[in-house]
Amino acid sequence: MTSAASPMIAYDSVAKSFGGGRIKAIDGVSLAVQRGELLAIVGGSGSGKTTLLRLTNRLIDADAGAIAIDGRDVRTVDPIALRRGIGMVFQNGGLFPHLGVADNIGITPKLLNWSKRDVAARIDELLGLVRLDPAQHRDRFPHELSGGQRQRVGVARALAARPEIVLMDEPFGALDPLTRDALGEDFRALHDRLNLTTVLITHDITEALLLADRIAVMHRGRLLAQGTPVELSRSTEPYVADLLRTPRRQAQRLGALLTRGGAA
Ligand SMILES: Nc1ncnc2c1ncn2[C@@H]1O[C@H](COP(=O)(O)OP(=O)(O)OP(=O)(O)O)[C@@H](O)[C@H]1O
Repeated sequence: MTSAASPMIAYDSVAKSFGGGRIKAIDGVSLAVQRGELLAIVGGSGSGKTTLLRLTNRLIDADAGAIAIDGRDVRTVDPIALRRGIGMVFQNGGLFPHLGVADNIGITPKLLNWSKRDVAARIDELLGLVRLDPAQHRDRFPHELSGGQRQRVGVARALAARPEIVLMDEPFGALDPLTRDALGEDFRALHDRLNLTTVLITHDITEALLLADRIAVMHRGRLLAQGTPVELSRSTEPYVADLLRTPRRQAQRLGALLTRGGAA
């Protein structure tokens, strides 16, 4: 059953431990991601961000609680079918090194038995969507691409079977700041244009503030805070205030510098 009113992804008191219960990776997380929303998950190393994504597409299963996608409990859906409906983007692109760009992008459509012609047309359409010239890029191998180009191909591959949901695990983390910024903005535009629902893990709070509609802050397996950038900026939670201190200070320093420069 799907309903326009239900969130696209709903986590309800989700828990997941490792090491026979010693490591509480996710500790009672409840969170709703609305249709069309871009939600960023921020938090320190080991706070449970990747575990939450892996639970979403059932690479692992929760010990307790429930996750629903479009109103359906993920445990009632075949994991392979579930994953085909969800695009995944990884930090290093996650491309298969022995396959060319076209084959990397066409993997899921081929598995879904699309015709050769439809797959080829989709590959070129996707390359255009992520702003890579199809003629120049479709026959290259991953090692013949820059880091930013690899990530663009990674995004194209994730979108190949027209998923409604995209999960991104530090997708821009390994890129230089300019490329990172450009790719982030391009992805945000794609997200809006294709009406996606996106969950984006990032270590970079500034990136989260600039790209996301809402931000969820994880700390030691728990959801410490969630809200729009403005709501988070008003949080009295010490960890959240700490997180926001650096971008605030940088914005103030830049503002002061540029004002001084302009007045000179
Ligand atoms: N398969 C696993 N087996 C054992 N422990 C695991 C496993 N996966 C994750 N963990 C542990 O669960 C906790 C949360 O890990 P997770 O990868 O979700 O954190 P993260 O917030 O994504 O970290 P990072 O930002 O460093 O990627 C960590 O303590 C991690 O060591």
